[in-house]
Amino acid sequence: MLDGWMDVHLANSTRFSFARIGGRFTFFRDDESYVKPKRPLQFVPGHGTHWFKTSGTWFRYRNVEEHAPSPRQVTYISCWGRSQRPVRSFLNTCREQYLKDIAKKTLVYENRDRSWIKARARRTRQLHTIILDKSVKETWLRDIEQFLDPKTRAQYMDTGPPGTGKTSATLAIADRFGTDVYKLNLGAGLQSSELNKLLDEVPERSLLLAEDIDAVTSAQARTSHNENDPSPGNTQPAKTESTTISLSDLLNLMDGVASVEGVLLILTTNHPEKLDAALVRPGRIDQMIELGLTTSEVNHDLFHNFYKQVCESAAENDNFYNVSSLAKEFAGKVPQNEFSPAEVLSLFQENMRAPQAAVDGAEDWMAKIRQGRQK
Ligand SMILES: Nc1ncnc2c1ncn2[C@@H]1O[C@H](COP(=O)(O)OP(=O)(O)OP(=O)(O)O)[C@@H](O)[C@H]1O
Repeated sequence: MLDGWMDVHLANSTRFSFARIGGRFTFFRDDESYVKPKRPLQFVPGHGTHWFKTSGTWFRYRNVEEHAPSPRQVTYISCWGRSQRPVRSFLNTCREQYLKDIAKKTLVYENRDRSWIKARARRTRQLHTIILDKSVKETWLRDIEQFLDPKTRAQYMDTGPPGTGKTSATLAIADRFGTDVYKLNLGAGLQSSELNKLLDEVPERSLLLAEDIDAVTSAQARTSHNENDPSPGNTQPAKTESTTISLSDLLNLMDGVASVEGVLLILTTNHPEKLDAALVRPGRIDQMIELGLTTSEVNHDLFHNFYKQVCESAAENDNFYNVSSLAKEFAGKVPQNEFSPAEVLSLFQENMRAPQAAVDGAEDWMAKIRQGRQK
């Protein structure tokens, strides 16, 4: 919150600052088309002490690294005089600014060092931009609407190959219900004893997301395999995975979340066939949602959604593209259940403002993807 204000108001006027590559892509436009996206440089105040004046008061801003009890970045803010009032009023201004800035963003928290930290504020993803088969979307939405009732709880499992929208759909749901996302990273040394603490700290009406949960079961399977495998080739230490969480920890987590009202748990996996039956039994998972490869309907809708605006603005300039008939032609060319939405979108991104070229290039694009898979 304070850093946000400083980045905007102070970074360009301090004697020294840090430059970082901005988090957001900016499209620079040349005469004809959009050129490759570039990230802008962002400046933030450097370490040390900076003075600045706002609303008639001089403030001292000190940004230091402290090493005890653990390494962290600490910011001190103070002003001349005996009253705290200017500092409090300044902090309120920063907070108002911050709330305004995040109004159109979804906050994503991640677990690090035994606690949740705000990892990023992502631009909201709206549900209508997630293209799914209508039947899947309707069933899912109807069910998830119940989550609006603060007394309910729900646990979903999104399954599907990479690039079918599991993560994006979760962010869109968070936007739909105005919740923050708590993304639980199950790997990287997370200890089972930390899970309960993390769960306790998830506020009501939040979305808890755990991705790629098949890794948990397979990690455990690997561990037991190693323990029981006396073959000379088995050089893996049997307990390597014991620092990460186990299947029973995951089941405890799910049962724990089930007892917290108003927390929506979404698990994702690319390999539903690898999941332990205990994970997906009724009562633990309320609904399995399959986000599969594209159907004809999805290919059509992806095209329509992507090129609708381009076609409309082309029509204003007397170039006529009929988006509906191009979308139909495209859907007719692409076989069902072979490509992921992310793969289809990669073709459109290569032909950003050229819907006809996307239709004409569909065969070459399919051949390229198929070739890539064979490697
Ligand atoms: N059904 C969809 N509708 C619209 N966009 C989609 C859809 N599926 C994927 N995308 C786009 O494709 C990209 C990858 O999607 P996403 O990360 O959500 O997939 P995923 O299933 O979570 O993949 P992974 O299993 O690799 O994590 C994103 O830019 C997303 O916007």
